[in-house]
Amino acid sequence: MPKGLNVHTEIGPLKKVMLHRPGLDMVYFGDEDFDRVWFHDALYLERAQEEHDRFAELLRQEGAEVLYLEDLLKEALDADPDARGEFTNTYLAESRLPGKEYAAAAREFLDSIEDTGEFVKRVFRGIRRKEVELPHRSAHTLAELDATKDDPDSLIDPLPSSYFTRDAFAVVGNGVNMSHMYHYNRNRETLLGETIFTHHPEYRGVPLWYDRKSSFHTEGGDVLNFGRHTLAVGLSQRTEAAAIDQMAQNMFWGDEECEIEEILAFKIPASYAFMHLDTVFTQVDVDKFTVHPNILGTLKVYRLTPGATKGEVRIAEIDDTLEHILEKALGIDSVQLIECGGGDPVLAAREQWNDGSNTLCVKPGVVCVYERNVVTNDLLCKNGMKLLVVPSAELSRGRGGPRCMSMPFWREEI
Ligand SMILES: NC(=[NH2+])NCCC[C@H](N)C(=O)O
Repeated sequence: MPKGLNVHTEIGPLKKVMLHRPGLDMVYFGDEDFDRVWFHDALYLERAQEEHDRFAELLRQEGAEVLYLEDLLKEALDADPDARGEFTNTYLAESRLPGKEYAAAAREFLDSIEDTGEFVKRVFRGIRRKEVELPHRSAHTLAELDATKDDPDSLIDPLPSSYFTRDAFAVVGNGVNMSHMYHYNRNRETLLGETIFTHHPEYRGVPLWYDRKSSFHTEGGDVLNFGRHTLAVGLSQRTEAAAIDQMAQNMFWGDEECEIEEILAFKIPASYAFMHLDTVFTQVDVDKFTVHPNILGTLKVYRLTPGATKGEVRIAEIDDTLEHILEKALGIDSVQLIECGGGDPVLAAREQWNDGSNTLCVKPGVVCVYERNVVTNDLLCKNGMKLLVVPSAELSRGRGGPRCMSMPFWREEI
């Protein structure tokens, strides 16, 4: 397998994919911390791991090599003597430590971990206050005294959403759209990706189409590869319009050669249930998509293309049906939309809540789905899809499905 990245579609045979197996990142927070760590349930970890292992196994059986985020980060940090120091500086700067003394204590703790693998596990897991030597009492800060929202036991919060490897960056063509996350606790996940694409021997130096330091937020769940030249991006709770403008500038007019010539911005309602474009809409075959019927009425689509002079981007609203827009974008005669929950509004809402429309296609017509979405799955079968069924009692509670839990690094062309 050649080095680097290659993803031009949502459905080309999957050859390499990055996952993160939930671990201790999932343990050290309670219900009062849900909003702060940005994970809204308490999982039964061992069961979640079994489910995740089954997911990985299904992908391997279909011929995909499974890479783990943890291993890639470790390899990146080991590849360059300066990498770990640089990484620690940014990680601490973004961990919302209340005061210099706490930062110093956390740094001492992290620096004392010799083994890079153990260090990486810590990065995901965070640090409890009682684990470090804290400064004397005069180091108390107003933030601590007024700690109405903060967990007094946590020094560095864990990264429980990191098993949604879809979000912190998105592979587009041979490059990467880094994300700037909607919620600050998830933004450190993008640092893991940036470290891989800066230092990892197989992935360093790939072109970056978006900067994690940009002021506008965007997440990988909103980015769908429709073809070598066409990208779909959700304009959603998680991706701002100005972020899509910057992507267009970078892809059409940036210094790095990018093959994207058209960006379709799909505006979906800004809500938690619909957070990304891939929660309402994923491609399952050359001419089939699964969609959440509730978005069909409200969907607005804009087309961004390069203008005639350097730096110019043309923008037009497309006034057409979703089917026609997709047919044109994919260059095919007809597209079929398979409705989540069979179109019944209540069943659609329930199955959508558990990611019934969030499928991962491993080759045309073969898709990974959550076991629990029985109505949608039945419909996909009736429409000729082969289903790879992932047990989902625990994993689904993080509010993301098979697509959210995976980041393709290499897909064959179709
Ligand atoms: N690509 C996705 N739909 N990811 C789901 C992410 C869910 C996660 N709890 C969050 O709110 O950020």
